[in-house]
Amino acid sequence: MVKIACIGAGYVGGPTMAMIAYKCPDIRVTVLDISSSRIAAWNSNNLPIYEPGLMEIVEQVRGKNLFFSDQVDQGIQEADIIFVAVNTPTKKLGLGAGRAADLTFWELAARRIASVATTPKIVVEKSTVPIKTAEAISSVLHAAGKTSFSVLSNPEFLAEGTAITDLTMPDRVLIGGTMDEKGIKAAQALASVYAHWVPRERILTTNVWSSELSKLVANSFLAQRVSSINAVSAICEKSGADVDEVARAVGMDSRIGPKFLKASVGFGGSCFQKDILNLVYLCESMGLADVAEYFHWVVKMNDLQKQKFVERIIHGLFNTVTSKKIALLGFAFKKDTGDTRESAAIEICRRLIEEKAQIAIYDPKVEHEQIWSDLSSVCPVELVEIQKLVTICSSALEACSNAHAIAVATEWDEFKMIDFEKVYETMSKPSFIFDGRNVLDHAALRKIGFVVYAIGKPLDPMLNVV
Ligand SMILES: NC(=O)C1=CN([C@@H]2O[C@H](COP(=O)(O)OP(=O)(O)OC[C@H]3O[C@@H](n4cnc5c(N)ncnc54)[C@H](O)[C@@H]3O)[C@@H](O)[C@H]2O)C=CC1
Ligand SMILES: O=C(O)[C@H]1O[C@H](OP(=O)(O)OP(=O)(O)OC[C@H]2O[C@@H](n3ccc(=O)[nH]c3=O)[C@H](O)[C@@H]2O)[C@H](O)[C@@H](O)[C@@H]1O
Repeated sequence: MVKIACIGAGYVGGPTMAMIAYKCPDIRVTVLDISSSRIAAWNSNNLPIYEPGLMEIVEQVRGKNLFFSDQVDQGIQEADIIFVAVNTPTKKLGLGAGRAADLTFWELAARRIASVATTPKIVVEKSTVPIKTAEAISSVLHAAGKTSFSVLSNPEFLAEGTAITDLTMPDRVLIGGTMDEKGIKAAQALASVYAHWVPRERILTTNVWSSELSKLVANSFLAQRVSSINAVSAICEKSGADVDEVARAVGMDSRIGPKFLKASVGFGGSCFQKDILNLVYLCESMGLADVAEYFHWVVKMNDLQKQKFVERIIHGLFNTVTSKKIALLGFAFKKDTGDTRESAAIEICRRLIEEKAQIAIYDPKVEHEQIWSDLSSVCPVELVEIQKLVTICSSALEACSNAHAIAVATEWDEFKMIDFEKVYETMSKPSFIFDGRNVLDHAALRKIGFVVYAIGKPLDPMLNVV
């Protein structure tokens, strides 16, 4: 029986390994993590991440051919193929701070493999890493005498909220390896795992560097589309055009396509910004300053989009939000996840806290502790001070009642079902809605009496002052 281990039981390691175990009953899969509490959660009925459909799959295979363990060394020793899906955040300090990827966790994992493995392994780079990481890891392994080990790049393209569908029917599986006999054999072994359910023509093999670069480029292109449509939303607001109509008309061109053209308060998530900055750093270190600047604008546009949204709220509420109650609907970076990493909601709150607004937050999936931790990390005041201004509510109605304004930061479907007539009765007048996701029925809201701001849509007269 082939044995697979995965170092890193996070948003990627957990779901990808669950899918491999589910689709390959003949393979034994063990997911490893240094965090014992995370492993305990994976072994419980309260998984550490929320992902639609994940629990159902885990329940079918956990204890049969899927195992979660904090015994990292033992897991490494037993496996034939070792995926590494540890976090690779943006460096906070030192050379390349604010741009380069922090590869500390990756290198620690690789060194652990080098020191405890006793039989040949195929090491699979699942985390998103800069080009040449596989080469560096090979050097670490070879220096430890592990010359028979192979290192492959196999970036992950799943999106949170749709991970199970993405893993079940991936657009492609990308495997990068060295073009020598050992590399080709390793790539074939990994391809045969995916071939249990992915059509062969969707399994691409490339050289290692193309594979590593493709992941950064894919995320940069996706984010670039969001920043492009957000840039267009600013033109729409000035001109009276409607961004959804423009996106539809443009997206019907088969060369452009309709996806990733939804204007928003700004993209979030743990990877878009991180991976673009990583690409920017790579370009700069290669002396490609102009290429770096080109990609950097994708992130700068996104920062501006978040700022513009908050400023709309402040200007709309007659240039002061001090002591006004603002209901913030949604805290996750997108719907169907409890993940808040780089969520636009965090920046919105930071600015509103600075203005001393009273914020009432509601999100159906984000843990309260996570919200407090996110706000503490961006506000330069003690948590008790933040808690004087922010409350976390257990329903949208509770958050909205008696508010001066409602701001939508995440496109949760349940927000479309809110009884806005009932909400309106309780709110201060004029009552404002700032729809940062364009998910609400704006015509119906205006009929009730709301002053509505929607991204990239013609402005209500009361808001058309800036
Ligand atoms: N979150 C996502 O949707 C996607 C993430 N990626 C990439 O996948 C990688 C992982 O991302 P996430 O799963 O979101 O991260 P995460 O932070 O959710 O999980 C990483 C896990 O690795 C563990 N870990 C770190 N060092 C370790 C070590 N030496 N030994 C054992 N465990 C260790 C941590 O405790 C943590 O549980 C990143 O490079 C990311 O860019 C790629 C595609 C999608
Ligand atoms: O490397 C990663 O981590 C992953 O990053 C993204 O996945 P994810 O961040 O989970 O979610 P997306 O659906 O891409 O959304 C990212 C952000 O862009 C926003 N977005 C997306 C699409 C759109 O049209 N408009 C828009 O504002 C979303 O609301 C969200 O805040 C990519 O879609 C995945 O392919 C990739 O594997």
